[in-house]
Amino acid sequence: MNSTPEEEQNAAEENRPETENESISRREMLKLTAIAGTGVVLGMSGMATLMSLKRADPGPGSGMSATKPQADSGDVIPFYGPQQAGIVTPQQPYVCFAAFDILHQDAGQLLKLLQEWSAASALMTAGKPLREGGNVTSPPADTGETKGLSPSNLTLTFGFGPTLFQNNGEDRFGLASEQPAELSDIPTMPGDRLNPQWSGGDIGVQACADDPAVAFHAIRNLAKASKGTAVIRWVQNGYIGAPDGQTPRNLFGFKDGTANRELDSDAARSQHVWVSSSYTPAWMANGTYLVARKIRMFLEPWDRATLAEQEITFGRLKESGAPFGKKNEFDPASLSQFPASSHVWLARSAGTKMLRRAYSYVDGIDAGTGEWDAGLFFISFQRSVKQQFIPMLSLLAKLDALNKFTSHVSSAVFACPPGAGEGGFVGETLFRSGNR
Ligand SMILES: C=CC1=C(C)c2cc3[nH]c(cc4nc(cc5[nH]c(cc1n2)c(C)c5CCC(=O)O)C(CCC(=O)O)=C4C)c(C)c3C=C
Ligand SMILES: [Fe+2]
Repeated sequence: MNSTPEEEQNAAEENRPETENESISRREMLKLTAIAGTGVVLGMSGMATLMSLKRADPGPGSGMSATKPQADSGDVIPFYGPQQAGIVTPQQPYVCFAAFDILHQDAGQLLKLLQEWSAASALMTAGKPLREGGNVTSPPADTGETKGLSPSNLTLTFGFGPTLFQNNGEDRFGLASEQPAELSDIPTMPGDRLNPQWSGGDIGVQACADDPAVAFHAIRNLAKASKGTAVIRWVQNGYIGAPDGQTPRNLFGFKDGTANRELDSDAARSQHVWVSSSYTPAWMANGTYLVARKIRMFLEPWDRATLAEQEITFGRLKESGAPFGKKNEFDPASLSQFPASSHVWLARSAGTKMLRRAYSYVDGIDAGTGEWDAGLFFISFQRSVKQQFIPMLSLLAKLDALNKFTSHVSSAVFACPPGAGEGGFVGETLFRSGNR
C-alpha cells in the first residue's frame, strides 16, 4: 500500500541522522534523567533546561546555517580529484604539518583510519563541521573552534612514510612489497644535526590554509578521530607573508620560490612533479614524493653580514630578487654570472627541478643561546627523491655558501598517493593494488 506524504515524512524523520537543529529525543531525555539521578519525571522547567543544552539553529542571516555551510564563500579547494590538493594548488599563507605514527599492526584498522580521515577531510575542506548534534552525554564530533570561519582554502595532503611499509625489517601491514624504491630516509648529509624525535613518521599530513586556526583545527580533529589508532610524532607550524601575487620572502629577507614559476605548465609538472602511470609501484601514478626538512636559520650572524655577502650567498639580489647580472626577478638567469658556490648556482648546477612549498617558522628562543629558534620549514614535491632531491641536497650540503648560516634539524619523506575520487579515500590505490 502507498504511504501518504505525511507518513513518508515521519519515516524520513525517524531515519534522519542527528543534526545540530534536532530537538532532544525521548530516549535521550530518559538517559539524561537517569544520569541526573533524579529518578523523577522532570517538570517543564527542567525539560526546558535540558532542551537548551542542545545547540540552537543559528538562524537565517547568521552565515552559519547547518544545511548551507560557509562553502559558498568561494574559498574552497576541492578535496576529491585525480591528484591531491596542496601540491600544485596555490600556496596558502599557513601550514600546520603533522607526522603520525600508527600504534598497531592491523591493516584493516589502518584502512578504516584512512577512510575516516578522507571523509573528515572532505567535510573540513568544504568548510563543514564534522558530524554534529551528538547528544549531550558524548563529546562533540567537531572540536568547534572554527565554527563560523570560512573554509579558508584549506587543503589536506597525505603521504606515507617508509616505516609504514617496513619498520626494523618488520612488514607491519603486509605492505612491504608495495614500498616504492624511492621511499627511504634521506641519507645523513655533512653538517646535518637531525633530531629523530622531529623526523620521520608513518603518515605525514600537510594542512595549509589562509587562516592558521583552520589549519590547526584540521590537524587537531584528524588526531582526535585517530585516537587509539595513531599518535602525533611531531608537528610543525609555519607561515609565509607576501604582497598579493608576489613571491614570499624568507627570514633572510630574500624572495623564496621564484624558480617555481618554471613548473607552472602541465608538461613541466608531468616531467618533474607527478609520478607517471608507467611507474612501479602502479599505486603511485598521479602521486608525488614530499620531502620535509626543518632548517634552522641563524638570524643573528646573518643580520650582521653585509648586503654584498648576503647577495653573494644566494646569487640573487635582495631587493628585486633578480639573478646576478640581471634587473628583474624573472629575468632568465645565466649560470656564468652567478658567484661560485652561491645557493642558486649550486641548485641550478644539479640539473634537476623540484616544486618548493616552504614556510618560515619561529619556535621562540633557543634556551641554550638566547638566539632565535627560527628558520625554514622546507617542503618540496618531486617525482623522484633519488634522482631529484638527493643529488641536489648532496651538492648543497658539500658546497653551499648558505651552510654557514643554516643547519638541518629534521628530515622526513612521504609518498603522496594520488587524490581520492568522490566518496573514495586517499590510499585506496595502495590498498586495492594488484598484489593485494
Ligand atoms: C635540496 C633542496 C634545497 C634546499 C634544502 C634549500 C634550502 C634553502 N633555500 C633557501 C632560499 C632560496 N632558495 C632558492 C632557490 C632554490 N633552492 C632550491 C633548493 C633547495 N633550497 C632550488 C631548486 C632553488 C631554485 C634554483 C633555480 O633553479 O633557480 C632561492 C632563490 C629564489 C628562488 O628561486 O626561490 C632562495 C632565496 C633557504 C633560505 C634554504 C634553507 C634554509
Ligand atoms: Fe633554496
